[in-house]
Amino acid sequence: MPMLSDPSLKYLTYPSVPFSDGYIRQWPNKRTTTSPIWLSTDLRDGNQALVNPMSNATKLELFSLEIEVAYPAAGDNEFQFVRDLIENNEIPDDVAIQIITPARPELITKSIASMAGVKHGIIHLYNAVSPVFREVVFRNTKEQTIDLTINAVKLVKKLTEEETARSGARFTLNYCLETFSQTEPEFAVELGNRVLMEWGKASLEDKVYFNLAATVECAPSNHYADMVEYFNNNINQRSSVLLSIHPHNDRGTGVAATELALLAGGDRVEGCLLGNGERTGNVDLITLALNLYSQGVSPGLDFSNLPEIVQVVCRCNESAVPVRYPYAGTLVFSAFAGTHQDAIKKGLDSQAARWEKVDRTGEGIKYWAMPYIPIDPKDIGYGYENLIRVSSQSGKAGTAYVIKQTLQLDLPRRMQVSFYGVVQSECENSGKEMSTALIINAFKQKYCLSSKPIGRLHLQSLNITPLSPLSESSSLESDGTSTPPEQGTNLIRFEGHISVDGRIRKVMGDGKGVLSALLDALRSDLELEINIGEIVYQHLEGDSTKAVTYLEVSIPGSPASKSGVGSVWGCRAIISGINGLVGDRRFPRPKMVFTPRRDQSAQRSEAWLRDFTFRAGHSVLQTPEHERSELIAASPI
Ligand SMILES: CC(=O)SCCNC(=O)CCNC(=O)[C@H](O)C(C)(C)COP(=O)(O)OP(=O)(O)OC[C@H]1O[C@@H](n2cnc3c(N)ncnc32)[C@H](O)[C@@H]1OP(=O)(O)O
Ligand SMILES: CC(C)C(=O)C(=O)O
Repeated sequence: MPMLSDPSLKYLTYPSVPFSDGYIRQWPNKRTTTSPIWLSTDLRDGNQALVNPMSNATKLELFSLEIEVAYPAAGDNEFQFVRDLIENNEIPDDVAIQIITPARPELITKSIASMAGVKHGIIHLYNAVSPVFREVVFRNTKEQTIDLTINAVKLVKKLTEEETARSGARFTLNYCLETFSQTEPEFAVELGNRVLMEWGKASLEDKVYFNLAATVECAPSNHYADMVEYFNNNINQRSSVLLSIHPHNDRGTGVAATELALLAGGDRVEGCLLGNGERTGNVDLITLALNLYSQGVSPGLDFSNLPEIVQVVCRCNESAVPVRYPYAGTLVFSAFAGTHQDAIKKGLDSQAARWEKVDRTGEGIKYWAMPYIPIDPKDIGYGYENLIRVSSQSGKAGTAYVIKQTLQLDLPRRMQVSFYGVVQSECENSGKEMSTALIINAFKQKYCLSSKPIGRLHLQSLNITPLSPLSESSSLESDGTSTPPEQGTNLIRFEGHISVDGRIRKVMGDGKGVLSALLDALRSDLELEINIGEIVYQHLEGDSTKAVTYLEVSIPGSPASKSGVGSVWGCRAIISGINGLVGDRRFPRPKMVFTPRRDQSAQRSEAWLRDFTFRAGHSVLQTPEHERSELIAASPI
């Protein structure tokens, strides 16, 4: 049958809550500033909904997290589970276990028998009270419903008092108005007041709990909040009463309903981890707790190891968590979309600066303010490694983030744009995400970052000799990763071996600065005329002596340029950029002459390669040949 054009002919709307005229609802103006009392019903409401209910051993695995433990009248296993908990002293002193029973005398008797010897037990007594249940399931009038309830409360009172006399056990009554949210509000209050009267001993220290169940979620969350506020306002002895909220998720708004119901007077929440439970499940305690946490309210529950908790819960429930599930899904802390990634990358950078300032000055707090990421994944056991995942929907910022996270390289904007083009076309061709490993590999390929030759040119070794004393601010470290001596102030000699299309060339050149000297060597020995554009130096994090150079190279007369990246005072960056130029057919291939034009330079290079002497100012750093070669070879950038 198709959907109806007028569904009002089939589905009745929810009734209004009878607040008096002019009544101003309190809950919309409130804020939750403390955590509720939590009752996990995974072992009962969660368990009763499983295709294969848990074995007692599995229940025990979850028990460390739980407290509503069973429906003891359901069968021997359930009964025995409660007995085992009590007899084997599995229940910590500060934990009250709750069991549930329907309002049927023989089942109440069996259920309370299961609790013999408990320290603190909560008897959860339930019967459905809404019109449709009264009429269809019980065929009871309102009065008969009250009688059924009161008789059950009487029996619970009698049996628990007998057990208290026997063992000293303490009992709390949790009376559940099953289907409360579909019940006439005045009738719910009347029933609640009759229960209070019958129990007769509710006090500030020993409260009676009322479970206001949204057994089936049938209306918007504001209606449930109104229902709870009405009950909260009208139930007698409010200070001796605790309101327990038990929402289900049929409309997909169980979390919202709970949050509003807490504003409306709820004190306690009954739910399941990851929202297991009948049909669409009970409200999810993890989402609720972490929603509170994200507002700066401690939930009193520790989910620092959420991935592990998710694994245990899924194993015990034989279920899986959707990838988009709040907090617990595998994709909830990942951004694929370019503009999201850009915002997250900027957010991380600006937050790092803000937090560093707090550390430095001792002023302010390290608050979390991150575009698209409501809580710090690290607080609940995740890292940042999956924050950004790259697909054809990603942009330059996302790719740059992956490079920075993995290689510590903070690419200049123009290089981000240029490398992003590589990633974008790769993703579009494959139609798939590009993993970090693939991105790094593509980056190394594009910029020839390898100790082995990738491009047509490869810097095999080099020797730098200052021909005039170095200025104060310049330094030459033996591994060549420091910032190059200031361009234009020092006369430098560059001598090195460059493999060109697999053949080793010895080159030598002089210039004011290392890069100028290398350009001179390329010009004079390889007939390769190169211009350098924008240059950016970056010290690598955690090691101020290590620097990397980004630069742009072009062929004189051609407007197009290529980016290069590398260390060794920028020499590798020049070779990296040149490989981009000479390897790309769109550019005119520069003329390369492979015969050294200066024979003496070859002899000098051989001599330098023998003793590898670095002269920096007046100090002489001598590095054995094999160590120096290793240093350069081990530094792919
Ligand atoms: C909303 C909830 O989640 S409530 C919890 C639900 N959980 C479960 O049902 C799991 C455990 N249940 C069981 O193992 C079984 O249902 C048992 C052992 C408790 C009872 O089994 P049975 O005696 O065969 O009864 P059955 O399961 O068919 O229940 C239907 C009967 O219970 C009555 N009933 C249902 N709820 C209640 C209640 N809260 N109080 C009193 N009677 C109730 C029904 O009216 C019906 O009575 P009828 O047979 O006179 O028409
Ligand atoms: C019986 C109550 C507690 C229940 O599980 C529900 O209403 O969903």
